[in-house]
Amino acid sequence: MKKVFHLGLDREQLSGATIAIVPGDPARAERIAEFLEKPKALAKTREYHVYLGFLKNTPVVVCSTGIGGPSTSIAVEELAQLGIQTFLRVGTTGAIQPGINEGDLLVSHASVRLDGASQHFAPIQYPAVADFFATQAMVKACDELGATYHLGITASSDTFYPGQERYDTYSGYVTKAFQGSFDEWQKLGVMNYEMESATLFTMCSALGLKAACVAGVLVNRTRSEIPDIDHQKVEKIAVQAVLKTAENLI
Ligand SMILES: O=P(O)(O)O[C@H]1O[C@H](CO)[C@@H](O)[C@H]1O
Ligand SMILES: O=c1cc[nH]c(=O)[nH]1
Repeated sequence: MKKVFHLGLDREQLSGATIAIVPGDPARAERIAEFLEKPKALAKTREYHVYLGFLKNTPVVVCSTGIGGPSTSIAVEELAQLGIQTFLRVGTTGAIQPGINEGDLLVSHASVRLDGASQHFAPIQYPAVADFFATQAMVKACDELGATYHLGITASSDTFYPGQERYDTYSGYVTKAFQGSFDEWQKLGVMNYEMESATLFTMCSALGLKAACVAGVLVNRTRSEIPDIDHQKVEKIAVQAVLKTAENLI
């Protein structure tokens, strides 16, 4: 088989893996791979750092997606061509409900489609929903870890600033379409903002693939805009949860 366009890999190099762990951050991909048995770097191209390792003797891929829907969609399309059927995103996030604390885990069962890429896979009326069974395995993993977690809806935005109604200190401006959106999502019970799950959920369900998403809370925006917590500590809990999820699915 020919190599896929961006990842530059062929099917044989994935050793029959059907599960991929997909963080946004390439450096996180490397840290996740260190928890696998016999980890091996397969590719480092643009934002895509790809590793292969084993969990319970089963091959598992780790591939960073970069930030946002467009780059995520390329990673998912190409990994699917290489045989991956289940995508487990592990990210970081900003909470918007006062009852959620820094360091908590958020499992998204659905996402508000504030992205553009998902509309290239299904019209906007189509829901961005996670796979039920993969999400169940993720919830079980959080329980097994004894982690504090919340299950709910995530707002998934193409942009970190206007789409998440962040008034940056440079322009201080958020376009009218997003003014008041933070309050509205909060009133509608949305847990948090991140930037990939809407694309991931929509395209996976449209293409007959499975996806789930867990994120560690870096900041609660009802109290602060700037994280005041050890990022690595938050990441570690989320990574443990996604690794356990993969084990639960094997
Ligand atoms: O930590 P990752 O997985 O990159 O996730 C979150 O962090 C980035 C923004 O800082 C966005 O990608 C967002 O979804
Ligand atoms: O507020 C946040 C924090 C992390 N990632 C996001 O996309 N938003």
